[in-house]
Amino acid sequence: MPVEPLSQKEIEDRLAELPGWSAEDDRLTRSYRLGSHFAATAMVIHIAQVQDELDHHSDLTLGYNTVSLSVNTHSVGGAVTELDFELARKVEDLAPGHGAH
Ligand SMILES: C[C@H](O)[C@H](O)[C@H]1CNC2=NC(N)=NC(=O)C2=N1
Repeated sequence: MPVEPLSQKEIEDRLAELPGWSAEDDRLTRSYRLGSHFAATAMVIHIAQVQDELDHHSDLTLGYNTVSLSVNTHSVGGAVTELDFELARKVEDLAPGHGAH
């Protein structure tokens, strides 16, 4: 089934399951804080691995002690789809192992 943009209501319903994530300007975003720059770097590598597995890629920013993601789906013209939530869910699941919050 082709991926389609989600409605505002569908986005809000899914965001309720993902504390810390928000939707702004047709993008799903979240920033994480980590214990060190090295820990943040390791999390970026882990996210990159997951993104390649999913073949879905966020704009992924490494800060001093922070990792920030911003994602939408290019193939539908830059809207939020199930693919963005699938990536967000997987990042949420790996975050605790990096001590990210
Ligand atoms: C060919 C490849 O499947 C596409 O270019 C993928 C790769 N990663 C992607 N990432 C995102 N965020 N949106 C896309 O539409 C997308 N498309």
